[in-house]
Amino acid sequence: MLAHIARRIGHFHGHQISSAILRRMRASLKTINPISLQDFSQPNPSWSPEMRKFYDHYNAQCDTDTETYENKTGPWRKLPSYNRSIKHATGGIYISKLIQAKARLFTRSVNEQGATFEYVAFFNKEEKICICLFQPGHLLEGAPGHVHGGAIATMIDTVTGTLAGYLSGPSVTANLNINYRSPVPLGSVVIIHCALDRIEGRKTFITCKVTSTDESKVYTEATVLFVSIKLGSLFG
Ligand SMILES: CCCCCCCCCCCCCCCC(=O)SCCNC(=O)CCNC(=O)[C@H](O)C(C)(C)COP(=O)(O)OP(=O)(O)OC[C@H]1O[C@@H](n2cnc3c(N)ncnc32)[C@H](O)[C@@H]1OP(=O)(O)O
Repeated sequence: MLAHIARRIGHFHGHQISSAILRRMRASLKTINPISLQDFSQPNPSWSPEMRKFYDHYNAQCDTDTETYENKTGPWRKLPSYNRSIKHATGGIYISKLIQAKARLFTRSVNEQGATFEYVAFFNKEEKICICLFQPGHLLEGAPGHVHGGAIATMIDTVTGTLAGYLSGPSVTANLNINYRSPVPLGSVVIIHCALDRIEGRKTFITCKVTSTDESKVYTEATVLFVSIKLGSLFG
């Protein structure tokens, strides 16, 4: 078990974490609080039939069965979603000595199912793209009956940030440019399509489009710049 954890904290999406951070993380493994990993992107009763239909569609094309973990041959990988990203890297353990223990990933911080951000993302390594099925809940209202622009920006940042992380390792958003084309109805299901535009040194440029599930309607378009960082810079 400890060997597994040590392997996981040594890498971030396949990128090496600095040895100083690793030493501090390993030292604090002595005082860890194990927390069971809950994948918040698994289907739940708040998901509409449409959300479930598209989840099944992409899940059937995944390279690994999400329940049995058997290898398959599909092009997609379903990305798990935890309420603390550091738990992802450490296999379910967060390091309370290093980082504020009560911190939670913004999009996974409300427990009521269906109230805020219901989403699941799939990554296609070959094509360097990510898609996300997003069902915005009633607590995300902006214009009456429609989703707040900040909530849409949050989801775009989250999914493009996830793609940047998988492609370039630890990165932060440096620039997020959004055009809101049409209001998104609360409770609808939309698809967030993200694709790598280019990588220039530390800079990863991602394009993003939010559409209806049949892709006939474009709700939002965005371009996002991520800059790679040393993970240690976040910890001072
Ligand atoms: C641990 C385990 C995780 C596990 C898995 C997690 C999964 C869970 C998924 C959740 C996913 C959430 C994703 C949220 C992601 C955020 O929301 S991050 C939070 C918001 N962003 C921030 O707080 C960033 C604040 N800004 C900064 O820290 C610094 O300004 C930056 C961006 C690191 C750049 O500073 P720097 O390192 O000193 O670099 P600098 O030399 O200034 O710039 C580097 C290059 O970028 C360019 N650049 C920098 N800023 C800009 C800009 N605004 N516009 C244009 N160009 C720029 C520079 O011109 C330069 O270009 P070149 O000269 O190389 O051509």
